[in-house]
This record gives sequence, structure tokens and C-alpha cells, in this order.
Amino acid sequence: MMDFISLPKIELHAHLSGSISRQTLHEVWSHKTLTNTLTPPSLSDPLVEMPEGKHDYDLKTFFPLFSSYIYSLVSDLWALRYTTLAVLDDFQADGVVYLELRTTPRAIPSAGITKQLYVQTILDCIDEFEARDGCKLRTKLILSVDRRNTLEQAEEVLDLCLAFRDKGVVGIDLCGDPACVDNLETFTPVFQRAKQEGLKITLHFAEAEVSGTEEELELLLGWRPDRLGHVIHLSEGVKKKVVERRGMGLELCLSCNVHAGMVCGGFEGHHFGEWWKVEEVVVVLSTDDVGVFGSPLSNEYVLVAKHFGLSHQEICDLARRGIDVIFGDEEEKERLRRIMWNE
Ligand SMILES: CNc1ncnc2c1ncn2[C@@H]1O[C@H](COP(=O)(O)O)[C@@H](O)[C@H]1O
Repeated sequence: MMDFISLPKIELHAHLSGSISRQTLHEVWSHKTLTNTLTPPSLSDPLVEMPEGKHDYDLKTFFPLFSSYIYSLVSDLWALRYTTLAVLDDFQADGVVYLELRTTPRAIPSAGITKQLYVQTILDCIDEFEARDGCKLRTKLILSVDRRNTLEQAEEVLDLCLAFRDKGVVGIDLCGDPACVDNLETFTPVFQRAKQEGLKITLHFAEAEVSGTEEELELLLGWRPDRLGHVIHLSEGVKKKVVERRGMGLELCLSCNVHAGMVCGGFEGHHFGEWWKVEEVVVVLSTDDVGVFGSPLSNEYVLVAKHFGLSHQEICDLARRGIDVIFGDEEEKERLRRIMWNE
């Protein structure tokens, strides 16, 4: 039996706030309860609010979880640092050697946190973590534009990407509730400027039926993304266009899609089966929100081995191919080529 935790892995689609484990959220809650800093004081224990084993959040219940609960816990510098370091620890313990974490810059006025300080704090945590003895995990940051953003807010995200690009920010993302489909054209100048500046682009793509219209997907492809996340509701025509782009990274999140009911037919029916052998694209298994959906990256590899019959060699090849589509530099790619398993 292959050791899927020891297998060196690359994670490219992980949302910071969604990657915080329930245990870590519980620790934050306990600390705030003891220090009388919980707001509101009636906020329930994460282990009660999100019981261990509950992973059936769908797209309707999932997004409010952040705005109405998790953000109330991660609401000051201490909690932001504590949870970010715990997330890095969790990925490292699962055998992840290269991580691109993404997050939506969030100002927290009650704690004196600007979006700039939010990003700086996360980058500081990454530096601190990497300076630890024996640390094998290297982490880069992607900043997310939320579909609900205004043009000004999206511009702000891009400005932050550019301001922090020498300090660990490597790309820009479009995320958020796929039911918000009206605003997208507004963002075109932002993603055009990102491209001109040489920033890498990844987009949540055809995550839900409403966000899988020909019109939307054409628009998103027009921004010339380097990678696409989820890629679920694609017409044959759009699939062909994705293939024709050659070398496009596809961040596929099996457990998230199955637990959230975003795909039909369970794991066997997941479109991983359709894409993983397509030579023109690079499939990268990803967790999306391991804190919510509960399946660490090692388990995503277990799942594809089990449901799609990948051999030991095919698992190693799948993990290594991700190197080609990371947003990190050549030096990082070289490091990964040295440490990732060939066989
Ligand atoms: C089903 N998968 C998904 N689809 C779309 N957006 C998602 C997502 N999972 C997470 N997010 C986005 O990430 C935010 C939380 O992390 P950050 O505060 O940014 O670190 C969510 O509010 C949502 O906008």
C-alpha cells in the first residue's frame, strides 16, 4: 500500500479561511472565551457549529459559513496569525511540499487591520514558518477577487498583488459564490492589467450550472488564465477551447465537489476521470477547503487511486506533473523536481 502522506505533494487550490481545521477554530474560540474577547459573546463552539464528520455543506450553506461565522472567530491579528500558522502546519503534516494558498484580502476595522496589513501578516507567518528547522513546505500566496466585489475592490486586490509580488504573492484569483454572475464584465480591465503586469491568473470556472454559460466561460477565457478551478459545467465546445490552450492547469477538487453536491454520480462520476489522461492539460488534485470538507490532500490521492484505479507510477506522475503549472519560479520548480518521487 502506497504511503500517500509521505508522497511529496503540491497543493494549488486552497482557500486560507476554508482550510482552518475545526480543532484550530475551536482553540481560537476557547482562547477568546477565556479572555472575554469573543464577539458576539454568544458565538457557539466550532465543534458544535460544525461537528466533526459534517461535510455536507452545499453551495447555499457554504458561503454564509464564512461571513456569518468563521470571520467572527478570525477577527484580530492574534487569530489571523494563529490560524494561518496552524493551516501551514496541517499542510506540512500531510506531506505537502509546495502550497499556493489563496485568500480574499479582508479589512477588519474593529481590530485596526487594513487589507494591506492582512496580507502582510499572512506573508510574515509564511516567512516565520519557513524559517523553522526542517521545514520542507514552501508557500506562495494568491489574492482573490470575490465575485461580489465592485470594480474598485477588485482593483485594490490587484494593487495588493503588485505591491507584494516580490514578497510572495504570485497570482490573482476569481472566487466567491458562483450564483453572482452579473458583475463579471466589470472585472475585465483588472484581469487585463494583471496579465500585462505578468501576474499569473487562476479562475473559478464553471463551478455551478449558472456560472457555466457559454457567455461567462468565453469572457473568462478572454482574460487568458493560466489555470482553472473546478471546471465542472462545460459544453463540448468550451472543453475543446480549454484543450486548445495547451498546458492549462486544472485544479480539481473531488471531495469538495462530491460533498457539496456540485457533481452527480459520486467519486466515480467525477470529471477527474475525463481529464486526467488528457495530455494537453495538467490536472492538479486540490482540497479547496479542507477545514470544511475534511479531506486532506493525501486522501484526495487515495480517492483517485481507489475510484479510478491509478497505479503507484500513475500517482507519482500525477503529483509531479503539477510542477509545470505552479506559479512559483524556475528555482522552485527545480527544487520540486529534486524532491518529488519519480516512481
Ligand atoms: C466551493 N468552492 C469555492 N468556490 C468559490 N469560492 C470559494 C470556494 N471555497 C472558498 N471560496 C472563497 O474563499 C473564501 C474563504 O476564504 P478566504 O477568506 O478568502 O481565505 C469564501 O468566502 C469564498 O469567497
